[in-house]
Amino acid sequence: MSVREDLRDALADERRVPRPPEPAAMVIFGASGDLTARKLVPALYDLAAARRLPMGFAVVGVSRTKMSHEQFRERLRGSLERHRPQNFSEEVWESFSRSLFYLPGDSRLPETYEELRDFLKRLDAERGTGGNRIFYLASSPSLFAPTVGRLGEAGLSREEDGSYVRLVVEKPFGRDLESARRLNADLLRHFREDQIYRIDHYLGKETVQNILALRFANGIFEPVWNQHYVDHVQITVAEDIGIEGRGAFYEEAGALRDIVQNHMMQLLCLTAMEPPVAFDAEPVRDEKVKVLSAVRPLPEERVEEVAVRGQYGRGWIWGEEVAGYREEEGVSPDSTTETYAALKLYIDNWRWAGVPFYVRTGKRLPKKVTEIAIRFKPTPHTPFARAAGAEPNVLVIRIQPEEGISLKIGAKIPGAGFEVGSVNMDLLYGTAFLEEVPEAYQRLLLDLMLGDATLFIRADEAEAAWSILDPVLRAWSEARDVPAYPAGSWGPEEAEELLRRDGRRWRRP
Ligand SMILES: NC(=O)C1=CN([C@@H]2O[C@H](COP(=O)(O)OP(=O)(O)OC[C@H]3O[C@@H](n4cnc5c(N)ncnc54)[C@H](OP(=O)(O)O)[C@@H]3O)[C@@H](O)[C@H]2O)C=CC1
Ligand SMILES: O=C1O[C@H](COP(=O)(O)O)[C@@H](O)[C@H](O)[C@H]1O
Repeated sequence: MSVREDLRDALADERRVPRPPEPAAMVIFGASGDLTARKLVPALYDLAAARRLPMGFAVVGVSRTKMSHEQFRERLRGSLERHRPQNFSEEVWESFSRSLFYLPGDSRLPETYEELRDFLKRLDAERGTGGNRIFYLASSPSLFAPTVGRLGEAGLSREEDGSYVRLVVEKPFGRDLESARRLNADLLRHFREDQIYRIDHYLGKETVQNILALRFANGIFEPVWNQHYVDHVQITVAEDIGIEGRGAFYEEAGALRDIVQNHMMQLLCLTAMEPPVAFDAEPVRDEKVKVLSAVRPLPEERVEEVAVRGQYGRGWIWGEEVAGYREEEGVSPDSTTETYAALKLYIDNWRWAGVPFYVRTGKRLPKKVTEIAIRFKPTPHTPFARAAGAEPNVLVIRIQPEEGISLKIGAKIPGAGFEVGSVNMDLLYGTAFLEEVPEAYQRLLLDLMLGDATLFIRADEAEAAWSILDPVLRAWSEARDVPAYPAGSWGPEEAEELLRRDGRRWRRP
């Protein structure tokens, strides 16, 4: 191999393996909670196993439960062993666990922050965390603003001597446009926008990022990715699980707030946006905001024409009988919270004029599947007979499971005569590359430490997503009846009708 080739390969490797993050202390508010144990600490552990954490790194957990550092570590070890026994290594844990610390405290009280400030200073001196701080809001959303207020008052949001301070905000980001605006204003009182990382774990999924690669790293899709060729788009986030013991949370949220406002709006943006000039935070987020701003406002007084909701009743999933939503723990017996939502959206811009985007999500549907299906227009004329069930081209981007891409094309059915049927060309993402696919939180936490906000939500983006849904939220808050659907079905009959009116039907993924 020539020196020139050696150099080329070394540069390519450098681009693929990002630079290591700077030393830092990550403070997690809500450290005794579910998210910390199931997602955040396992993701940090995976980064440690992959040697992606800096030498001077520490986690400081904060919540009210009284625990010592050692008890905190034992609790997290138990969770790692329980949830991912195959990934657990005693050696990695031994060194990683030494970077875990715990500080009992109420995040509403100023004294918690005095103790925290002193503790962080000690970590800088003893563990080499370098004065860099990440504050992760993983407690209940009602504590987001008060916690940020206290951080600001304690001077902990201020950056000193070339060090950074970053703030991570979990979902849900508000519960409507007004509360999201208020929350943004509360955060921006103490942190600059470029210090704030609003998280949506869908953006950490490799297959979600792959939407951009598919669209903008291939020349063949872009020319047909518009209203000249696309008949309509269907985005589905279906779950077979119910609310998994989160009744109190879900009663306040519902499908629209829990999934549509964040994950589905992100999928919509990545599918519909214009090519960004660079894969950097501002250009990517500018393009997403343009899509959200171009979504035609939904008419509050005629919401039923464009939006359908539903609530699951008793039914069968994978051969097992399951309870209805109103029978779940923490749910009111006359609850009107939606566990299913479907919308018809238009993006009024040059590329998408007149193309409907149908989006749907639901709990207790027949299977877990997230996909984006681009349905192309039929050919203007066909000289062949079409077999029953033959369809125009459909490009399906499968986000999960069986991650990959499938293109439905017309092909001659073997034999005498000339009849055309539909066949699928499938690419399975998992078999195409040898690399292990990182968990969404692993990717996002690494980007956060590297200061790359491309896969995080900007303030105006969160508000633009809420402003699309606000009319539906208002209309649904007044309606008394929610159409029921049996668990294990594809949702209420009204959702079928939404597409039937347009001469279309939902896919059965
Ligand atoms: N769990 C998940 O899979 C996901 C969660 N999220 C979001 O993450 C956040 C946390 O969710 P989750 O972990 O499930 O919630 P939990 O109810 O499991 O945890 C809440 C945490 O907040 C702490 N807490 C509550 N009040 C205070 C207080 N006054 N001061 C300090 N700590 C307090 C609790 O600890 P203590 O009682 O000891 O004080 C606990 O550690 C929420 O915003 C949620 O929407 C987002 C995506 C997925
Ligand atoms: O944010 C949430 O997402 C999960 C679904 O995430 P996925 O990665 O499993 O697709 C959903 O179950 C939960 O209700 C919601 O809060």
